[in-house]
Amino acid sequence: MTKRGRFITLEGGEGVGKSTNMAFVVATLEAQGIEVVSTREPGGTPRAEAIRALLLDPAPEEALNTDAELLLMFAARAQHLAEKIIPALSRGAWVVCDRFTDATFAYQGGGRGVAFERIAQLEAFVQRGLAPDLTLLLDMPLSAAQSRLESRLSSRQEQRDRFEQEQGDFFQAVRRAYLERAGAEPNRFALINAHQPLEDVQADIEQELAKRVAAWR
Ligand SMILES: Nc1ncnc2c1ncn2[C@@H]1O[C@H](COP(=O)(O)OP(=O)(O)O)[C@@H](O)[C@H]1O
Ligand SMILES: Cc1cn([C@H]2C[C@H](O)[C@@H](COP(=O)(O)OP(=O)(O)O)O2)c(=O)[nH]c1=O
Repeated sequence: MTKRGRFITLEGGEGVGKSTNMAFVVATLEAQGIEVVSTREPGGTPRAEAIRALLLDPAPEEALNTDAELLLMFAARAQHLAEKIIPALSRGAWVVCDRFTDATFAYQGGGRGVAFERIAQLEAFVQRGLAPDLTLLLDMPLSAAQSRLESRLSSRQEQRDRFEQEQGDFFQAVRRAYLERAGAEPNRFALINAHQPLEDVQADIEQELAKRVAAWR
């Protein structure tokens, strides 16, 4: 693939404001005349969304095996890359994605305890070197993110999905794994303090985008 567009991902734990800030990132880029494809993982295409439903279903009658969960994440990703992300980047559009493979390292690696090397093998197999150009990691203390999530769940009367049913130490491990990855790849990651009023979070995101977009165009 000759990649021409840029690939931006948003990452972070539950309730840190990824969905809220996706729209802001897309609008900021579109205001500069950039064609943007906005998408999410797991999911992003009809078949990948069907895999997402399997992954998030709390189905009490059968646990989901850890390796099956990991492979389904990458199966959804393979479909999403082939049908949506790669075609968009190839024609020069920019792709903004709510979660990508850093979430697999954080949740399946940090949270579930799968060895990072095993995840890296699947990453190489499925992505063949394709990686985000910029990853905005929204980070905040767990307790504050949990209370945001509680109010979102109750206002939309949503059920907790299979991941949202996990306990605090799972999410601490997820957060730690994200922060480790950001520390190891400081050029790709922009660490955003998500524990601020929304306009301050967005000012920080805008600044990070401005720094890179000018250099890329
Ligand atoms: N900076 C912020 N300050 C206060 N509340 C926020 C902020 N950002 C998002 N929220 C609210 O917190 C909840 C979770 O945000 P959301 O974007 O759905 O998070 P995520 O997609 O990361 O789970 C939503 O109700 C949202 O309106
Ligand atoms: C992309 C991805 C998501 N996930 C999990 C994290 C989320 O709990 C769940 C669904 O993602 P998402 O809808 O982004 O969750 P939320 O908006 O509640 O933050 O899938 C993984 O465990 N591994 C992955 O590779």
